[in-house]
Amino acid sequence: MSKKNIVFVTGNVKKLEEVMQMFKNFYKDSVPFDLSNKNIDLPEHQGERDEICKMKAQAAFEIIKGPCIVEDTSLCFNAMGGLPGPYIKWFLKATGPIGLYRMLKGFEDKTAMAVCTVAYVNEQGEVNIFSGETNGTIIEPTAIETFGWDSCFRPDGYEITYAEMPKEEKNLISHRMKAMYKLKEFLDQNVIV
Ligand SMILES: O=P(O)(O)OP(=O)(O)OP(=O)(O)OC[C@H]1O[C@@H](n2cnc3c(O)ncnc32)[C@H](O)[C@@H]1O
Ligand SMILES: [Mg+2]
Repeated sequence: MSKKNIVFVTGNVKKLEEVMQMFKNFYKDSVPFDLSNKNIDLPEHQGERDEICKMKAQAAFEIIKGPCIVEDTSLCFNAMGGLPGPYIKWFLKATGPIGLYRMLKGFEDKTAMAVCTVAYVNEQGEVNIFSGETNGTIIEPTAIETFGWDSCFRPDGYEITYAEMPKEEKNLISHRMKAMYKLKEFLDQNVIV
C-alpha cells in the first residue's frame, strides 16, 4: 500500500531541514508517510499564535487540497509582554539578531520564549494545532549566523546559543522539536494506519 503524502508548506529552507531530520529521528529513518515540501510564502496574519497558524493552515489547504502541515514561529520577549511574538520575522528582517539584543538593552529582564505552533490539516480540511516552547535568554549575538535569531537565543540550561550547538542537539531541545513531537503522536494515533 502506498504511503500517505503529507505536504509541509513552508518557504523556509532552514525550517524544512530541521523538520525533515526530526521526523527521521522520531521514526528511526522509516517515516510511515511521505513528507514533501511546497515552497509557498503564505500570507502572514496578525493575532494570537494559534489563530495565525490556523489561518495559515486554511490558506495552505486551499492550495494543496490534501493533508498538509504549516508552522509559525514566535520569539516572545517577557519584558515586552510577549512581543515581537509572531511578528519576529519583521523585527529580524529590520534589525538582525544584534537589533533584537539591543531592543532589550533598557530592560533588566532579557528572558524570552521561543514558540513553534504547528498545524496539521486532514483531507477534510480539519485543522489540529500543536505547540512547543523553549525558554531562554536573549544575549549579544555570537559570530555564527546559522538560522534567523539562533545566534542571540541561549536556551535555559545551556551556556551556548542555538546557533553554536550542533543541529542534532538543537533538534533535541528546540521549540520546533516539542511541537513536531506532539504532531507525530497525533499522526500515530489518528492518521497513520
Ligand atoms: O514560510 P514560513 O513557514 O512561514 O517561514 P517563515 O520564514 O516566514 O517563518 P515564520 O513566518 O514562522 O517567521 C519566523 C521568523 O523567525 C525565523 N525562525 C523560525 N524558526 C527559527 C528558529 O528555529 N531559529 C531561528 N530563527 C527562526 C524565521 O526565519 C522567520 O524570520
Ligand atoms: Mg512566514
